[in-house]
Amino acid sequence: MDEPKVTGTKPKMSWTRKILLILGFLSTLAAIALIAVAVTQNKPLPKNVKYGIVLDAGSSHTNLYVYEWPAEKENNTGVVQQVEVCKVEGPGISGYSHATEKAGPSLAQCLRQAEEVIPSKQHQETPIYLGATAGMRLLSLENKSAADKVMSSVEKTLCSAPFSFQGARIISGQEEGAYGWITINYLLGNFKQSGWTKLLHSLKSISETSGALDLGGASTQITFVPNEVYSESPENLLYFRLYGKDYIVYTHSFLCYGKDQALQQKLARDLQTMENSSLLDPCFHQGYQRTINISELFKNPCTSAKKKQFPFSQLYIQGEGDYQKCRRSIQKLFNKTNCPYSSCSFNGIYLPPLQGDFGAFSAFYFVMNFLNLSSEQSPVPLDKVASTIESFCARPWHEVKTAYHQIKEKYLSEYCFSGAYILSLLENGYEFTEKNWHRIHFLGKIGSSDAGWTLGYMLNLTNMISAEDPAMPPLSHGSYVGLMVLCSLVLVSVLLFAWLLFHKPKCLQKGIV
Ligand SMILES: Nc1ccn([C@@H]2O[C@H](COP(=O)(O)OP(=O)(O)OP(=O)(O)O)[C@@H](O)[C@H]2O)c(=O)n1
Ligand SMILES: [Ca+2]
Repeated sequence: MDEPKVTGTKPKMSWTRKILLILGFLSTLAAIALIAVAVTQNKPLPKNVKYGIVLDAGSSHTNLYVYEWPAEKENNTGVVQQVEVCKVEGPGISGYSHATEKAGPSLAQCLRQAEEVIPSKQHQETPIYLGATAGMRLLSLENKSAADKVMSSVEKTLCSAPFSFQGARIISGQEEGAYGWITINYLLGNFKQSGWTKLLHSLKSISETSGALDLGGASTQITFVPNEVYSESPENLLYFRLYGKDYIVYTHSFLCYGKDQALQQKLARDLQTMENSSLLDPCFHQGYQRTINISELFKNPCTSAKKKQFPFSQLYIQGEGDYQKCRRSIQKLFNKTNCPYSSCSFNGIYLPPLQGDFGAFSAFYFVMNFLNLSSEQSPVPLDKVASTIESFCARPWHEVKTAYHQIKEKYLSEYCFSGAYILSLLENGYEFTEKNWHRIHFLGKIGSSDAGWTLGYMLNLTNMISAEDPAMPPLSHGSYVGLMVLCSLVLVSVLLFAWLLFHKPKCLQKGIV
């Protein structure tokens, strides 16, 4: 038998092997290129920030808010945040009814502050809006021409600022309620419907939004998504499509039921039964005194119906510090007798059954926070809330003043009344009970942004809330790149393994097979 000849030359590589080798080499190159492209192409772009300004011209004061957001994520939910708030010195713009030309210039200081926060090259493109609320609604009812002059004055000032002026107007109570609801749900991330969260949300059957309770100086708003669609009072219902989901929202704004106007209403009622000019008021601390001009008290539309002739021109208030008596006198502000619907809050206004959690902000928060009753970590039950306010009201004024000397006297003197008023409004007005009290969350800020209507207003006017779900990639940039790298490595390993397999001596290949 012929032995196979051993020659000095290397065995020639077969064509299959050669092709495999080339293929392996090319695949490795492709994988490297794939990784390089994925990393560079998906690198986050440099931060391109946009700004917007909203002035909240409230009844008691004006606040200027500066918001910022990444330009490339404009339509995503939860990307806008407050970067600055400036409190305008002096009263709210409605307080300038006797010197209307001074309303605009009162905003100048805060406008300068906004100029410092926003880079100057972006001033021109930054939209600025002013919305006036219940103080101006009341002034329009009382003296339309003064209200128009105040609005012209603020418009003139805002036009001369270096920003892009988009309008100054009195917003309706319904808008105020709706934008407050949008703000808190946007900030709480309740509209998030993209990526994997969409799946999680669809598994939750309960309503995912939070109701909004806003207490101002002149009006108060309640807004929430009711359990069922009640069409009894269509003027209280709003229809929204936000981020691909439909919402039917109930809202009502009670003009004259902000905490300052509620106090005025209470005093106007107390005056009806008075024989002399001195009033022993259970809602103020013992030892507290205040003088009120009677003609001023009846000037405003919240009290004018109670106007009559009095044999005195001043009202002298003496504090009594009696919480129970104070609650009884406040209760009279809520007329619960006539309800033309299946259920009402008060004054014959429709209110569907309360549903879900509520975020309570503005004066709801200021007052409850002052009284240490706003903690989320250790929520205070309703009976404890009432007893805390009762003890606070019973403290003599000199003691309260010394203990809280850093707090403005106007605010401090009214926390007893305000605490009692808040409980009356929530318990008697909206009929919150011990059972659902824990669903109210007193909140001032969500993240860095104040809870209030301004953010929702700006999101709407800048078209930043999309009706449809923005097409968001289900994976973050990091996970995407990671996954690409992993797949490429697996691909390379498989090819390498295949190549090794074909490279092995025939006997080994046989062994494996
Ligand atoms: N630390 C604070 C700040 C404000 N207030 C009082 O809280 C009330 C409501 O304030 P705000 O929500 O700012 O009301 P406005 O927006 O001015 O009023 P409206 O929304 O009715 O126009 C006012 O009586 C104000 O005096 C308070 O007690 N303590
Ligand atoms: Ca307000």
